This record gives sequence, C-alpha cells and structure tokens, in this order.
Amino acid sequence: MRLLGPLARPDEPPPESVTDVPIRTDPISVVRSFRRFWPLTYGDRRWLLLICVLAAVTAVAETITILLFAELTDNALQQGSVSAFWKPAGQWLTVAVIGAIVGYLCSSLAVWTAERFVMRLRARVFSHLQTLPPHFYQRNRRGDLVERLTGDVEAIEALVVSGIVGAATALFNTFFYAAAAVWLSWKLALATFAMIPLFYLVTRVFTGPLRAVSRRGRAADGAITAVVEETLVNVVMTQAYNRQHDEEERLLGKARARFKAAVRGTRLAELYEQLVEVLETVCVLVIIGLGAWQISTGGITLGQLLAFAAFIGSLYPPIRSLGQLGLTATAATAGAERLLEILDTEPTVTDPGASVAAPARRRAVGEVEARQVDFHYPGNPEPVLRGLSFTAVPGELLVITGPSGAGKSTLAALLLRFYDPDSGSIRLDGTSVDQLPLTYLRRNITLLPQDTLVLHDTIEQNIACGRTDTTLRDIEEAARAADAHDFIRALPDGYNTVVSPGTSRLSGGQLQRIAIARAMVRDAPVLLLDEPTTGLDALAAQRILGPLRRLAEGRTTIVITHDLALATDADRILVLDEGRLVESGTHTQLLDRSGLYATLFDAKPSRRNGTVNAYAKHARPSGIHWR
Ligand SMILES: Nc1ncnc2c1ncn2[C@@H]1O[C@H](COP(=O)(O)OP(=O)(O)OP(=O)(O)O)[C@@H](O)[C@H]1O
Repeated sequence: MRLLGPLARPDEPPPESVTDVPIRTDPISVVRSFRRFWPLTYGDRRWLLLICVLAAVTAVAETITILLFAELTDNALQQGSVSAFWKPAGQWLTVAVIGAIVGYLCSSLAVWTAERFVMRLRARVFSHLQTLPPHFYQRNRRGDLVERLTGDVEAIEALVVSGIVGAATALFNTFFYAAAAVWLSWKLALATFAMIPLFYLVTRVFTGPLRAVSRRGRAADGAITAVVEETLVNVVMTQAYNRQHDEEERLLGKARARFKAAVRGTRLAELYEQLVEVLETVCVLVIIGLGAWQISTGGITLGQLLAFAAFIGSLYPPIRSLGQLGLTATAATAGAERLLEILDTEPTVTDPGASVAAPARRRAVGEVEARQVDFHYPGNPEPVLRGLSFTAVPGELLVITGPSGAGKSTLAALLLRFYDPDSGSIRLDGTSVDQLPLTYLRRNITLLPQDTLVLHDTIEQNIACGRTDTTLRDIEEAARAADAHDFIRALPDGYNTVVSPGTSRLSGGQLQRIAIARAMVRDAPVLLLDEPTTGLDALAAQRILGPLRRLAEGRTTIVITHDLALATDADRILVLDEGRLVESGTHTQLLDRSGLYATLFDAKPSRRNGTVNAYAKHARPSGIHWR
C-alpha cells in the first residue's frame, strides 16, 4: 500500500461497488438534522433574533397598508371624496417607506447571517476532514467529498438559517394577515380557514417522494463530481488507453441518474404548485361568493371585502412557503445525512495537544522505537502487524522491506501516528507518540512519499512548504544540496515557476529532488522514505541517491522499499512478512542466512540488463550505491 492513497490503475475504472457513492440507509429526521447543525449558529443568534423582529415589523407594515387601502376604498373612492384621500394616503406612504427600509435591512442581514453560517459549516467539515485517517480517503471518492463540501453545505444552510428566517417571515405574515382577516369578518375568515387542512394534506402527500428523489439527486451530484475529478486526474491514461468512451459512459450513467432525479423532482414540485394554485382558486371563489352575500346583508363593506380578499391573497404565499419550507427542509436532510457521515467519522487518533507538556526541545533527538506493536485496521479484524519491535537511532539507515502486504506502509502510518497500535507502542526519544502533541511529532518526522506532493505555488514556496522563517538563500542552499538548483534555474521563471499538483512539468526525479530540498529545509531529525525510487529509471534513481545521502546525514532514516538496491548499504535491514519481523541484519548477513531476504533479493530483476537473478551474492546491484 502507498501511504498516501491508492494509485489509479490505468487500464480499469475504479470498482464501482467499492467506491461508488453510497446512499445512507438510515435517513435522519428534519428535527435531528436541525439539532445537529444549530450549534453552528452560535455567535449569530442575536442577529437571527433581530431578523425575526424585523420580519415581524415588515408584516405589521404590510397589514397596515392593506387596512389603509380598505379605508381609502370606502371613504375616498366610494364616496368620491378627495379630502378623505390625503390622510390615509399619507399614512400609507409613510408605512410603505418604513416597511421597505425594514424589509431591506431584514433581507441583507439574513443573507449576511446565512453566508456566515455556510462559511463556518464548510470550515468545520473541512477541518474535520483533515483529521480523518488515510483509510477514510481510500473508502470515499474525492469528488463526492468535494460535492459534500459545496452543495450539501448549502442545503444545510437552507434548513438552518434560511429555514428559520423563512419560517419566521411566513409565520408573522400568516399571523398578522389572519388576525386582520378575522377582525374584518370572522365568518368569512372561518370559511376560508376551513380549507387550510387541504393545503396541509397536499404537502404531506408530497413530502415523502420529494425527500426520496432529493436524496437520489444529491448522491448523483456527488457521483458526477467524483467521476469528473477522477477522469481529469487520470486524463493522460484515459487518452493513452483509449478509455475516453468508457469514461463518457461512466459519466453518462451518473448523469442519467441525476437526470431522472432532477426531472422527477421538478415534476413533483410543479405538480404540488399547480395543486396548491387550484386550491387557492377554490378559496378565492368561496370568498367572493360569501362576500357578495355579506355585502347584501350589510355585514361587510366593499372596501373591507377587498381588503379581506387582499389579506387572504397575501395569506397564501406565506402558507405556501411554510409548506415549501417543509419540503426544502426535507430535501436538506439528504445533505445533512451526507455531511453527518463525515462529521460522525471519528479520527483514529486524538491529539493530546495542550493536555501533555511538549518536550522542552523543539527538535527531537530522533530515536525511534517500536515496542511489541500489534495492529489491525479499523473495520478489518485481520492483524496487520504482530509483535513488531525495533529501534533506530540518529545517523542510522534502516531499510524495511518484505513482500507486498507485509505491513511496511502500515508501519509508516503508525510512526506518523495516523493510527495507534492495538497494543505495544511507538516511541520517539523514549516517549510513546500518543503522549506527544501531534504537531510536535509530525514536525520531527519528515515523510518523503512515493509521489512528491506538489502545492499549487512557486517552486520557492513548494520548497519552503509553509516555513516562514526561511530566506531564498536557505532555499537555494537546500536545492543545491538536493541537486535541484541547476534545473530550477533553467526554468523560465526559476524559483518563481509555478507548479501545480498533477500538471507539473517536472519529471519524477526532479520532483523527488524538490521533495528532498523541502525535507532539508524542514530539517526534521527523522526521515521516513516511502519507496523513494519507485517510478524512476535507474539513472534518475541513481541521481537522487547523492542528495538523499546528504539529507540522511545525522538523521534517523527509515526507508520502506521493495528496491533492494537501496538495502545493500543499510546499517540494518528489517524484513517483514505477514506483519512479523522475520529477519534483521545487514545485507551481507541476510544473504548469508538464505532466508526470505535472500529469496526476495534473488528474485529481483537486474536494472542493468533486465535478467532475473543477475546479482551474485554480496554484489552491489545495478551500480546504485546509497553511501
Ligand atoms: N485501510 C486499510 N484497511 C484495511 N486493511 C488494509 C488497509 N490498508 C492496508 N490494509 C491491509 O494491510 C496489510 C498490509 O498493508 P501494507 O500496505 O502495510 O503492506 P505493504 O507491505 O506496504 O505492501 P506493499 O509493499 O504492497 O505496499 C495488507 O493486507 C492490506 O490489504
């Protein structure tokens, strides 16, 4: 296994059954979703309260304007009296202006609060994602995780902040309009309100199907992003292996699922809208019929009937939006489920952080020890490491090798404390790593992964890698020692050349040398190299050995490798098999023992002439010398 994620095989798409975006089988309720995300409004709740107050003021202003309209109709229009016009008209204008100002403040404050919530939620999920162990990323597709951080985060906002604001606005409008309608004519109001359960019933009928279709839509969105992301990452292989058509089919499959969900979702929403419109029309006709009868009996004036109709007309949008809000909230639970899947995944290790005293010296000495380590991966009871013990001291070069699946990369993951052992301990300078702050531990171990990690930044910044106390001179010095200075200088913008992950114009060997320069700048006492020569040809591999040697000087260097050419000069070689340390010694000692190491060594094809078993015992293979 590579410590930093799986390699995509060029000739086959990721197995859908393993990596496809799962739809959670235990849907969570709107209330539970709301409760889980409500704490994130902390700090902004007073603004939410203010928004609700402003929404109430807007609703009152709207109610008053409709009542003033009734007064104008009865006194100015019906009587044909201009003098009766001015006072209510002036009042109407004043209330309308106040309502407009308050409405504007309410909307802008609502957007501000909603966006702050989105920002906070995204940061929270992102920060949690960064604490999750490597196996989480092996089991989830990157594209889908991206979708969760974008689309799903916004869906939660619709449930929590916009949900509250929308509900408050709709409730206040409903309350004031309904109160005014009752005040104008309670009989008419009663007849109209009797129809409200019908709206409720229609909303209930649509909730379930809309929720299901929305969950399918969110999952399909995640799958599309995942397929696009994977295809773009592997675009060279896609083209080289003529897989364009297969990739298009893969995308089309996901797009079809989204298409179906989107069409069905829109149809359902539209059907709901139309049904509600029909119900509204029925209500209006009932009002007009009953109103005509009330006017004929003198129970209501024309102005009051018009105002009543206006109130009822204004009452439907908030009632509808309450129903709509229910649907939006239901749809948002699909996003909530997907985000909670991330947030509920516990990190495999906890940082003792401030609860333990950080060692007095910032830089560790670099003594590494594994003491009787047993380990199995979460969710897989099969033991991966069994009773493993070894030590490595500064200045020592330790090579860890063994057949595929022996547990070498797992050991590296334990050294960096991505996981804790089931029993036994990993120690740095005699202290168990779970008793050290994670930042301290990882500052003192530099990992050189198989694929150099490149940040989208200049080469200078890539070498500095976040260290602000380095000067260009330090960086150049490190690049010289890493044998990278000359090729960097030859680039059009030298150290200011911008490189990007996956699109870097640099060769594998050049990238490795940049990684070595970065490690030099980092100056950690422990070096952990994961297959440093994989993917490099013999010359490129040979070329990085000098810089690696300079880097390793005085440090504890642990090299995980299949490339036994690197093992010949090691101070000690540990051979792992099925999680056990089966052999330990120098190259010569292990060859003499004729055990697993000798078998692995003999099976190694020569880099020089391509023949198998070309190395004579005790010979240095392929002319690559570590020291
Ligand atoms: N995330 C994981 N969940 C469960 N099992 C895992 C996980 N990662 C690795 N394993 C298993 O742990 C065992 C050791 O894997 P590891 O990657 O450490 O071996 P390795 O010696 O580094 O192999 P290779 O040389 O092929 O990289 C293997 O059986 C592997 O299938």
